[in-house]
Amino acid sequence: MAGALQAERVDVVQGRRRVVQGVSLQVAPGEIVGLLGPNGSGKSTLLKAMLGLKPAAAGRILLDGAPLAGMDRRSAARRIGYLPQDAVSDWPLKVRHVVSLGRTPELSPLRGLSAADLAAVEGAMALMDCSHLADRPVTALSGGERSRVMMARVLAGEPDYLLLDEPATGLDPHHQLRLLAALAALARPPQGKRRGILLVLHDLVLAARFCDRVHLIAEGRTLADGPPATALSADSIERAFAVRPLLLPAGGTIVPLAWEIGS
Ligand SMILES: Nc1ncnc2c1ncn2[C@@H]1O[C@H](COP(=O)(O)OP(=O)(O)OP(=O)(O)O)[C@@H](O)[C@H]1O
Repeated sequence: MAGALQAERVDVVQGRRRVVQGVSLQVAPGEIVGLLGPNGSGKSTLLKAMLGLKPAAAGRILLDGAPLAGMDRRSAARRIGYLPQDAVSDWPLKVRHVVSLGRTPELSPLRGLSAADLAAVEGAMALMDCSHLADRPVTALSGGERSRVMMARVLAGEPDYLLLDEPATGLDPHHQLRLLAALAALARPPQGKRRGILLVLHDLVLAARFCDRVHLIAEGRTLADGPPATALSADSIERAFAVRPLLLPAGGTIVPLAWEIGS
């Protein structure tokens, strides 16, 4: 499909195990797709396959209809931004420097930061609420602050597609909402380029509220794919996670209050 990043019937093998099996998934510009599933279900492995960081043992990855495998790594990296799970920087670099590294695929080795690079870096820091941290060493930040900096680094690259592995984990409720609202604005800006966002989330309520589609996997296989209202039914949640929602009637509707252990 032109204008999408797609996994087509993808298998990935880790050691001797097929940890992703026959998964087909796509994200198009303008969409936020949530990849959900229990621990060890293959979410991170699938993201890595969609970036070309892990080979697909079967199936293929297509970027705008062309196989990713045949593409130059640098141009693919320019188009697909990636936030790994537990992204960290071990060097005591200043926050602004770390975020500017997100422009790396745009920079030639001999060129400094252009006005456009600087604007992208400052814009990304503002979106992730880390402008006030710009001159601090990244190693001296709290866990949530560091996560926001690593997210800003991805945004600074202005990629067409963003693959984000648990970007909301470790953020306080304010910054979780701010992150998801920023992603929604990046996916569908009032004007300018639309972006496709695929993100791993463990928070079902955030997924239901912000994702256009949810792809639910368990043991490496697809359980559901569709709008949150159908993909996150109480039945599919129980099948995937073995929990049931505790429902609370509120203002004429019913909202999940908490989860209890299911079968
Ligand atoms: N390098 C590796 N070598 C062997 N097995 C691996 C490797 N990396 C991951 N696995 C296994 O592959 C399976 C899928 O792992 P993956 O990291 O994709 O899960 P996940 O859905 O992202 O989990 P989580 O929610 O805990 O982050 C797990 O059973 C894991 O133990």
